Amino acid sequence: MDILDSRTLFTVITAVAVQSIASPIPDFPPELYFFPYVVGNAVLVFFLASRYMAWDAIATYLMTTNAIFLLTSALLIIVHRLYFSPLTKFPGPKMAAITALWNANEARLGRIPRTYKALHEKYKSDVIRVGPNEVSVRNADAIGRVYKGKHPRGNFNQVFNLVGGDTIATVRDYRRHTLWRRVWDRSLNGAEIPKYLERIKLHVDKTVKYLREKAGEAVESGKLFDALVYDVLTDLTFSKDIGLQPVAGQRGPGDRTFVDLLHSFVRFAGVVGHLPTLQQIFRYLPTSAEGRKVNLIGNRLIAERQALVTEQKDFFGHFSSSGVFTQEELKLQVLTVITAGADTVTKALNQIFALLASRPDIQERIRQEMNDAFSGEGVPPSEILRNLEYLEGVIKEGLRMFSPLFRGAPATAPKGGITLETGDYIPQNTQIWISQYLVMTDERNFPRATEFLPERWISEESGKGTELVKDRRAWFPFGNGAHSCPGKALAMAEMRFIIAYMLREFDVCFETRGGQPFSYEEWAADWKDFFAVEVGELFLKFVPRTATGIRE
Ligand code: HEM
Repeated sequence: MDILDSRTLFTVITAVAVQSIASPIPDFPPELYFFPYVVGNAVLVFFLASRYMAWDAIATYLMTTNAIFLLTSALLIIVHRLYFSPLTKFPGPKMAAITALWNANEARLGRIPRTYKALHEKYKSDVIRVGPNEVSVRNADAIGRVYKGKHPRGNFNQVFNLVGGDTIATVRDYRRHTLWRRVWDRSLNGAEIPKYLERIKLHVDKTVKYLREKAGEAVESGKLFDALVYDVLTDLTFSKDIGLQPVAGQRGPGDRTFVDLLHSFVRFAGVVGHLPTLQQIFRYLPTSAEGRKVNLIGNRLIAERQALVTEQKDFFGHFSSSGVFTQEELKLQVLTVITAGADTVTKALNQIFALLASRPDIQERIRQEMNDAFSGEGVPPSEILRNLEYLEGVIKEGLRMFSPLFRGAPATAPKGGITLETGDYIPQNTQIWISQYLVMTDERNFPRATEFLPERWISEESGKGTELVKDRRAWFPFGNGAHSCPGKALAMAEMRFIIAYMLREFDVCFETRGGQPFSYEEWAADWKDFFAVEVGELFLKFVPRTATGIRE
C-alpha cells in the first residue's frame, strides 16, 4: 500500500511537472508528448525488470501508473484550458475551450462559419474562443494585422500535406515559400492570362454548344461548371483535355475518378485539419487506397505530359522549367493547381449564376454594358471585359455574398502576439480564424449585406463608395498577405469571360418544378461549409438568344 501511495504521489507529481513545463502560453501541441511518453515508459519497464519483478506484475504496474498519469494529465489540461489559459479572457463555449473535437464536429456538420457568427452575436464580442488554442475574429481591421508580412500559417493548413509532402499552400518555411511563390506568380501573371483565355474559350465553346443543343432544357448548374472548370484547369496544367464536359447531350467521356477523389480529400481535410494530433497519427499510417489512387493518376498525368512535345506553356511547363522543384515537389504543385483552382472557381460561378438567374434585370444590364463598350463580333476581348465596371461589381458582389472559402484560412499569432484595434491582445501561437463569411456579410462593413447589389462597387452609384461599402478591407475572398491567392487574376479573368460569353448566348433562369417556382432564398440559405462551401443541386435553364440579343 505504501509503495502504491508513493508511486501514485510520484506519478501525480510527474504529471503536474510535465504539464507545467508543457503548458506554455497558450497551449502545447499534444503530439510532442508522444516520444518522451514512450521513452518514459521504456525506462520504467527497464527499471522494474532490473529489480527482478515478474512480467505480469510489471504489466499491472505499468497500466495503473499510466492510468494515474493520464487521468491526472487530462484533469490538469482541462483545468488549465478552462481557468489558466491566456485565452480564458475571450468568451466562447466551454467545450470548445476544452477540446479541439468541438471544432472538428462543427466542421463535420458543415456549419463552422454559421456557428462562429451566432457565437459572436451571442457574446457581443469581436473575438471569441473557438478552441483550446484558437480564436475567431470578426473585424475588418484585424485582416491587415493578422495576415501581415510573413505571418506564420495556422496549423490547420498542414493537413493538406497529407497528400505526400509540402506544397505552396502548406509550406511554412518562408525561404522555400518565397522561392516557390516566385515560380507560381510568374506562371499566373498578367502576361500569361490572355494565352490561357484563348484555351479557356475552346472549352467554353463546348459548354455553349451543349447548352444550345439542350435548347433551354434545365441542367444541373453545379455539375455543368464543375466539368467545364476541371477541363479548363487540367488543360492549363498538363495540356490535356480530360473530357468531363458533356458532348452531344451525353455525360462527358472523361474519367471523373481523379476529381471525385480530390473532392473527398478536401472534405476529409476540412475536419482532420482541426485535429493536429490526428493529423500526426495519419502521417505514420500507410497511405489509404484513395491516396494511392491519386498518386497513381497524378504520376500518369505527369508521365504523359513529360512525353508530350509542345510549344504551349502550361503550369507543368512553367514549374518544371523553373528548375526549382524536385520531381515529387513538382507533382504536388501541379496537384495543388487543380485542388486550389478548380473547386473555387466552380463554386463561385455556380453561386453567381444562381444570383443572375434570380435577377434578369442584372443580366440585361451586363449585356448592355458589353454592347456599349464593344461593337465587334463575339465576346469582348479581355482588356475590355476587365474594364466593365458593372460586370466587375457582379463578380465582386457574388464573391462577397458566397465566397467558396467561407471559413477562411487561419494564421498563427507570431512571436510577441498581436494587439487588435479593439484592444484585444492575442498571445503568440494562437491559431486565429477570420471567417470570410463573418466579415463579408457584416453590416458594419457592407450595409444591406444580404442583398445582391453589384452597384455597391460603383462609386457614383453607391454614394462615392461610402454608403454601401463602409470598409474596403473587408472584401477578401482571395485572402490577404503573403499567402493570398496567386490565382486571383486568372480566376477573375476566367469568370469575367465565362459570364460574358454565357450571357451573350443565353437568358438564364430557374427551372420551375411541377409548376412550383424555385425558391432562390431557400436554396441559397442551405449551404454547408466542408472547407469548400457546398450547396444543393441547382437546376438552371439556359435559353438561347439570337446574335442580335433577342431570344430565339
Ligand atoms: C474564385 C476563385 C478563387 C478563390 C476565391 C481563391 C481563394 C484563395 C484564398 C482565400 C487563398 C488564401 C489561403 C491562405 O491564406 O492560406 C488562396 C490561396 C491559394 N490559391 Fe486561390 N482562390 C481562387 C482561385 C485560384 C486559382 C484559379 C488558382 C490557381 C490556378 C489558385 C491557387 C491558389 C494557391 C496555390 C494558393 C496558396 C498560395 C500560398 O499559400 O502562397 N486559386 N486562394
